[in-house]
Amino acid sequence: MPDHKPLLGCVADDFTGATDLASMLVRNGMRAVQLIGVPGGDTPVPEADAIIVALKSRTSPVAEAVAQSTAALRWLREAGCQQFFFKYCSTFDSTDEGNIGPVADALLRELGDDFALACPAFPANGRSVYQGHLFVGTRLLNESGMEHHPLTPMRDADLVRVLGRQTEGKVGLVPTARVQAGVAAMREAMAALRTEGHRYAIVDAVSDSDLRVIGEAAAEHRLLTGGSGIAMGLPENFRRQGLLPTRGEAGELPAVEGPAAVLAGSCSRATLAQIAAARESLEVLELDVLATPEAGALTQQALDWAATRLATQPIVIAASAPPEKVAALQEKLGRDAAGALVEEVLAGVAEALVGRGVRRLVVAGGETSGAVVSRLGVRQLRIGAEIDPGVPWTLAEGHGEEILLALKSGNFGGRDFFREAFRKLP
Ligand SMILES: Nc1ncnc2c1ncn2[C@@H]1O[C@H](COP(=O)(O)OP(=O)(O)OP(=O)(O)O)[C@@H](O)[C@H]1O
Ligand SMILES: O=C(O)[C@@H](O)C(=O)CO
Repeated sequence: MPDHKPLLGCVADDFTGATDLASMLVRNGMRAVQLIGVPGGDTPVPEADAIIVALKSRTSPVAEAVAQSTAALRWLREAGCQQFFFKYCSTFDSTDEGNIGPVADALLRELGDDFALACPAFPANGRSVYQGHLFVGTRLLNESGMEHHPLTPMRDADLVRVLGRQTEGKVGLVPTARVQAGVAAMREAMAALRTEGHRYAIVDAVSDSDLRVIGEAAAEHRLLTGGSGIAMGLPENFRRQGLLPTRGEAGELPAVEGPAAVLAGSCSRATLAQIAAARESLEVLELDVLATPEAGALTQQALDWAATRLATQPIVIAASAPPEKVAALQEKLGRDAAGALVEEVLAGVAEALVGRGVRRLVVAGGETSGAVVSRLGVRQLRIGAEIDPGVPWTLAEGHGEEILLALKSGNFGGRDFFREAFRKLP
């Protein structure tokens, strides 16, 4: 057993989500380390207060997502963690089959527990939950652009219903009024739902103060499920118990020299706008995947284009496309094959760019980040300062070379994110 024990063990269903959560914990005074993939039995337990295992399980077959998540949880328990967190997307990305419901069910079973809250709210990034309905900015989830997501189109904003379709457990609601009545009222509301036989409580949250109430009310929960927002209040629970010293924000990373690049595979509205903005100040290549649906040719095209530009300035290579183009490619190849083709191309480009000396890399999109980080053979990420809420610079460890990576969730970041990222390098 390790002589230092982590407190919080987290399983994230994608890589950008994992850095988002790690960043939230770091900002609130926990030392956090992100591990890539299910750790093996011989993986040393990092010296950290929180460990986040990043999986690429959001869109994998249900059985695979359940098996990997359960294996990650077992490792985290063995490492000594006391409380557990299942991190999914702040836009609740999933399908009627899963994977949020089945994975949460399996984690509860593994912990011998029968109740967990579910809350994807992240007001700093415009995600709020009101009367169980998820809003992105001022729009309901199903009118936010997420209804066009290439892999997990979200066509229902009622999370009680959405989660209800993914689990045989009963799903209830803790509404805003209960949350805003404070920690004791919220605990009562959750206890009542549990007594009535509910397995999950969707919890409303529209502000950071709601998130802190939720964090405190769940201090004794073995498992929390949600976006990074509800992790905001967790470090304080451990401090209150005397288990966590008061620390300032952690997160100093070394400067790393070398050419810089952005690889974008997210087709979210935010990423599409960021690519458009990047055209004003950076060199941008937009791959036409529909015209050339062939991985080798697209990769070569990107590398030829990059060759003459890389030495002088940050470059942006994007496969991202608006909904009608995504739909056309999916019609041609099938949904999963279309996604896999683009991921293969961007992972191949990343590998070749790093081979050519790139050491500062921004990747847009969770699935895309999963493909890139896995191809680079990165095992662990140290978390640095945030560029925008939920998107920190990180230092990739285990690759051999030091590489700075920023894994941007599709919908996160301001319009000028790509330029800002290189202005805010460690
Ligand atoms: N032109 C395209 N046509 C079809 N699919 C595409 C195209 N470009 C990218 N994709 C696929 O769309 C998916 C986008 O998912 P990804 O998780 O990377 O972004 P996101 O969902 O916006 O980000 P996040 O998960 O961080 O919110 C990937 O599988 C990617 O390969
Ligand atoms: O919660 C979010 O929106 C992000 O951390 C994420 O999971 C994107 O894939």
